[in-house]
Amino acid sequence: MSVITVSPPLHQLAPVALTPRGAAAGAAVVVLTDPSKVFCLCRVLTRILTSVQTQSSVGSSCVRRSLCAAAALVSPLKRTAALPLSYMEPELYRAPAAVRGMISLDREAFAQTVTVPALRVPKGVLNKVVKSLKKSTIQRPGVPRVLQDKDKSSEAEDFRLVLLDPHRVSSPGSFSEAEAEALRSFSVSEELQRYELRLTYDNLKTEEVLAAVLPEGQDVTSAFSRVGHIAHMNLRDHQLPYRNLIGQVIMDKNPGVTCVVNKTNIIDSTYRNFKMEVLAGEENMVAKVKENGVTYEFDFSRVYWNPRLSTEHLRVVQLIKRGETVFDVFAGVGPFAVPAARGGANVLANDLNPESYRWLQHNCKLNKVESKVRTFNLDAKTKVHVVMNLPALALEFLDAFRGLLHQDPSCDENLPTVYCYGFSKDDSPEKDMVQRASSSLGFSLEDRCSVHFVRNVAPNKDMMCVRFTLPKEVLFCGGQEQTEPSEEPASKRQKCEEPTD
Ligand SMILES: C[S@@+](CC[C@H](N)C(=O)[O-])C[C@H]1O[C@@H](n2cnc3c(N)ncnc32)[C@H](O)[C@@H]1O
Repeated sequence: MSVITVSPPLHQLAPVALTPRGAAAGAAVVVLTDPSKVFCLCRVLTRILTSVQTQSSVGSSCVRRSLCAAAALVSPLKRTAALPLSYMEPELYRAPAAVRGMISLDREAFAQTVTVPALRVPKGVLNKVVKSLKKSTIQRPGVPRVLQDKDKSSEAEDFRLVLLDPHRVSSPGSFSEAEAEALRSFSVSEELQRYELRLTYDNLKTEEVLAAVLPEGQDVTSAFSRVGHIAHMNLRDHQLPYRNLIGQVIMDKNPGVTCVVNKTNIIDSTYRNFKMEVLAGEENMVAKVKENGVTYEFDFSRVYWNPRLSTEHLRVVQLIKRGETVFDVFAGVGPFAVPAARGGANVLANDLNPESYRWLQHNCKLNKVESKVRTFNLDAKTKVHVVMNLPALALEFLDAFRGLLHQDPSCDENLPTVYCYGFSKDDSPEKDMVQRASSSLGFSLEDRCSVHFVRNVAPNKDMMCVRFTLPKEVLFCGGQEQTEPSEEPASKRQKCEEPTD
């Protein structure tokens, strides 16, 4: 029977190790009588080491030493360990400490030499070995997995070094059964070599560079939205002193990004565009993007564009059939209007922002749909004026208005379909949307609409779309089924009016 005795029990090691006074961890003693369990145990210890390193740097070195010692006791039992456990140091890829606090990017300062494990593999079986070990070979941006042996002997010519991931392989015992079996079948020695690897700025990932530079323990989120050649960030206050460096790193690590911008204030509440600051790269804000196969161009600093809405644009456009008519009253630069027209719809597209209007027209031309889209630069909530300058006959035309807004059409066939978007912070956003739309229309949409979740824009804040056929009672002013005017508490109304991307 297999017996594993661990003192303290393994599941208690991590919490103990995380106490600031790491000494509390004491020694980890591992007594093992079944060699087949060694491999699992090594894995567990590696994970604990990583967790110790990630979650607490205070007092963890003593804990780490204890655990290393425990793992070192374990690993030789299976196969001969050629490398000390220090290869499992999770901080192996950490940039040199001197870069902490750097404001202006000095790429040279990130260079360092680290020792990684490697296997000497005969050239003849190289490809097969690399394939069999793909989970254990080194995975670093810009670092080759296979290298020439630095040894100048004539025999060395017949071998190559396969670099291994030091976080996975610390001794021959770290190989899985399948990997070990593959090595045996190709007659490759499991003995590990030490390889001195020169790591530079180019071999580090964005988060690794930023974690090394920004004050320890602070969030280094490097998320951005991509709009053509522009990377659009939303930096936190603590990141602002490093903003130019962050911009430069984002540009270096993301091919095709030639400009990095940061939102500098809250979104403009009418035109929904942001003021932004260029952090790195060119000042060119005119972006060219492709969304669902359609190309758009626009000045990103002066119009609204959100790459996260591509699925929603596609969803709605797919509901519109050839020959149907679309009124896109808040059209922006055309992500509903242009593809709808390309699909054969007749489109009337409007936007209040003169810049959006200009790019909307540009995009219609760019996509050769200018004859299918009539564009307007109006306030969507405009009052309608009908001018009838035909003095000889105009008065006789007035009968056209009779019953226009009172006639009750016999069928609902030609009533418009409305897609109305809203933000909701309610526990039941679907219900909230129906209530607010009903209240605004003065007509209950209960059981007469569908509500679609578009995306989560902030914790506890969803973007929703309510879709309904405009009731004839509303359109034709019958008003039989009026709802009470909204008496929602002011706080609830306000919640949904906050500007959000
Ligand atoms: C959230 S954006 C949506 C743009 C586009 N439909 C899209 O999906 O990307 C809303 C648009 O409404 C426009 N807008 C704001 N108030 C308006 C109004 N009163 N009349 C017409 N357009 C308006 C803004 O300029 C902006 O382009």
